Amino acid sequence: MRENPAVPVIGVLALQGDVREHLAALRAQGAEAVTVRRPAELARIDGLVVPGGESTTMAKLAARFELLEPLRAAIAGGLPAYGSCAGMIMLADRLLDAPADQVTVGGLDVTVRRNAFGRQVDSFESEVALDGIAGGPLHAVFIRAPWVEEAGPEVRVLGRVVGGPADGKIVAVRQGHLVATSFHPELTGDRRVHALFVDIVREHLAQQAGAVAGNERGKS
Ligand SMILES: NC(=O)CC[C@H](N)C(=O)O
Repeated sequence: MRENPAVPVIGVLALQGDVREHLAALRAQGAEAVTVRRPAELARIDGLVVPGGESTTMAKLAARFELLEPLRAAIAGGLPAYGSCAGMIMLADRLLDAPADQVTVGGLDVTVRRNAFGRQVDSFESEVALDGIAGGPLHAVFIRAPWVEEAGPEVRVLGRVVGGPADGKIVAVRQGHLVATSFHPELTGDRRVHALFVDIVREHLAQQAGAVAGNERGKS
């Protein structure tokens, strides 16, 4: 439990990928941002970011560092998490176009297709409007990005590609305390996705504090 829910502690899974950029973006939103490499480090965080990078490598390292089960347990236990690009893949329950032995942390009831945009458009930029984020579309940077092929009934679609060959493809989702984007907001100066995630973490902390206060009252 945090003493000051106004300053949540948010971990960035630091096995591989663009960790530094997420740390900076989270700090800019008033969070205390720390790296996570060991299971014990999960105990002190209020939220987790899984960065972009290479999900096959990240998954192998997570298994080797004995982080997979602790991550699954933390997320099943309600730890808010945000995944960008490879992070979206890591949070997905099901994968397409992945090696047969690629494991994920899971939690999001989605089927995610890796490298979905194809070779010609390995990397591209586009404006994407996100449901729940005010102030106009975000400038989204896609790098060998996945998309969400299928989303379960509890999943809220936050954003889709507009125009071009991938028109209508789902690139941002939320399911309760879990958020994922196909693109990399940590690589642009636009901090609105990180702000949304820090808000989710703050709300979660406030709810926990309320539940603890309720329990204390129940005891007396
Ligand atoms: N920029 C990224 O995170 C790319 C994701 C990568 N293509 C993967 O499958 O993990």
